[in-house]
Amino acid sequence: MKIAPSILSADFANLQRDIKIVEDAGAEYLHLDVMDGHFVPNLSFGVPLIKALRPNSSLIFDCHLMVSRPEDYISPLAEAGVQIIGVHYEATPHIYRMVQLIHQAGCKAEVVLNPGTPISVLQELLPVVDAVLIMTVNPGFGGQKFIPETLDKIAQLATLKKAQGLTFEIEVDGGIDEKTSVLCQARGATVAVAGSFVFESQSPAAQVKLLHKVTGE
Ligand SMILES: O=C(CO)[C@H](O)[C@H](O)COP(=O)(O)O
Ligand SMILES: [Fe+2]
Repeated sequence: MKIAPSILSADFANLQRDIKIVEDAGAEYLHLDVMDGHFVPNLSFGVPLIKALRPNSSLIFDCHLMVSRPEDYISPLAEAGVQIIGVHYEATPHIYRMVQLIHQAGCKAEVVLNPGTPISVLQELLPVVDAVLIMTVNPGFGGQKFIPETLDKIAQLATLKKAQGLTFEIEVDGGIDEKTSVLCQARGATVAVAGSFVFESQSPAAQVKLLHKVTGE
């Protein structure tokens, strides 16, 4: 699997250092959780921070928007150098338009589903998205326990992907560790987001390498 460390659990006073550690350890993406304190009951960081981090890393910046007005963030994120923008299905009545706006901004479009939202809502979107992010915890906070019922959703999505001959990435986010990543991969997930498992450890580099090892890359 591709590994996407989430800086939500990194040392905010030493972000540049922590990002370099996971980049040197072979991570493919950097997962950026933007929260507005409205769509989710927590605040994190926004575009200015992402813009400041961009020149110091070659990682693919993958932004997970947990905000109530995602349309306001798409152009600023693209201008800040983010390559993948993820919008929650639950955050907008106009998810198809969000995908179009993301593509018009020159980025890859990812649709994100909360644990309680079924895969069936993606039917019309699957041919046009570059990635689907399945939340494996409720969004808003790092360090939560993986919800096992989400495994079946990953399998359902992977079945649709195969049946339709599509190539979008299947990302999983929340409670990912050396065990849950393997369970998700077995159902068809291709990208593992991991925050606390990577950064709340003695060696974030060793954790990235361990996730690659157990998921066969
Ligand atoms: O989107 C998120 C929270 O809403 C984070 O990406 C996710 O929770 C990562 O943290 P952890 O790996 O510690 O669960
Ligand atoms: Fe996230």
